[in-house]
Amino acid sequence: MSGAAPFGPGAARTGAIVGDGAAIRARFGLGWPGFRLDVDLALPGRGVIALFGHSGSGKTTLLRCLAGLERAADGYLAVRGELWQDESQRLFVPTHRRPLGYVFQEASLFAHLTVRRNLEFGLKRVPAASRRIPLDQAIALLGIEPLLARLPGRLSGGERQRVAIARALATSPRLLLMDEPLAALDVKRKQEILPYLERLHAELDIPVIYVSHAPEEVARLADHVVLLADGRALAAGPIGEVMARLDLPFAHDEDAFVVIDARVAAHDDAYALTRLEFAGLPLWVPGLGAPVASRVRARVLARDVSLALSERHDSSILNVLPARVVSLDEADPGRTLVCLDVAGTALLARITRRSAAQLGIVPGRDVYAQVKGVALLR
Ligand SMILES: Nc1ncnc2c1ncn2[C@@H]1O[C@H](COP(=O)(O)OP(=O)(O)OP(=O)(O)O)[C@@H](O)[C@H]1O
Repeated sequence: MSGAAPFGPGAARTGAIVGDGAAIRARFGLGWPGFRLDVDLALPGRGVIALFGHSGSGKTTLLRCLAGLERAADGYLAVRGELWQDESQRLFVPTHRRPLGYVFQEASLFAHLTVRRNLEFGLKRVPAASRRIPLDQAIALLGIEPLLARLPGRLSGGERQRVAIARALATSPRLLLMDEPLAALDVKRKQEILPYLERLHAELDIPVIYVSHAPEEVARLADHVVLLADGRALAAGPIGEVMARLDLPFAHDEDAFVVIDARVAAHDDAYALTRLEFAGLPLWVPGLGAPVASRVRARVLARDVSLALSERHDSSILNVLPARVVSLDEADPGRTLVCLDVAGTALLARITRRSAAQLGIVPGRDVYAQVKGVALLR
């Protein structure tokens, strides 16, 4: 996160283990007239890390620094123990020698080569010994077997993007950078491609840095969020925590939500319901096909959570969770935004200011959160 502890003495060269060997450490300062990127990040070395922020906040510039396409004069970058840049030692691994995949908004495939040839072309620069993801696995993961003989001109936008992602994966990157890979697609194509991205997440141990300004994509895919504004990291952390912070813009969005990682605990076939569990608490959702013990991700909108002082048993609301009020935001004259702690998981509730006053909602108060709706994301 921004402002993380300084790096230790960087005596290591490329390939040497630096730091804890599991994380990504990135520090870049660079600018142009009117813009300066200044970040110092400690990111997890696995899962999907979303770079989120308004247009012009510096997301692409940060991605380009990670790729080595921009060189910050004081830059430092270690990816899971491998040093890619350390200007204190004048160390800078050029882009073509970094084991990374880069997927852009629009797939740049060679128009005169079939999909298979495009994939094979991407592999040329990777020595056989470094190929950890067989081409066939990349093809299967993205479901592009039926497209292999086609020319890119005969693919839909979503198919082209799947080919571009498979091409990046087949190079066995140690880091996958994705710059708004779904931005050029319409809603239907986006929906088609998201499950493939989720599969990558579930099946490959490659950290993905994913630029997006679509909260729904971030909610579905990201484990960790870095919120950028004016070239600085305003916040960074697990998605469940960052989305619930009242000092950040997310929580003030009309569609503000939190993300809860849960586990399928049981199915109630008689009522077509499924009981999820998170932090030892039950969360009932409409019956799911997912097997017991599988992991799911749920989204709860702030406006779908109301508060009560007692555990009501005369209500139709299925999910009533014991919670403690952490903080309030009363900037809106009519509505109060409440951040709650539910057994260690953050939840947001948006209630009227009148209700907040009548119930005496103050930080530290024990309440019951009535959750009217839960959407499953994966
Ligand atoms: N090579 C460059 N020379 C000068 N200014 C640049 C250069 N590249 C980017 N900028 C400026 O730096 C700022 C950050 O750009 P960047 O593309 O990183 O933002 P972003 O958050 O990715 O935006 P978007 O969501 O619109 O893609 C912008 O003001 C942009 O105009």
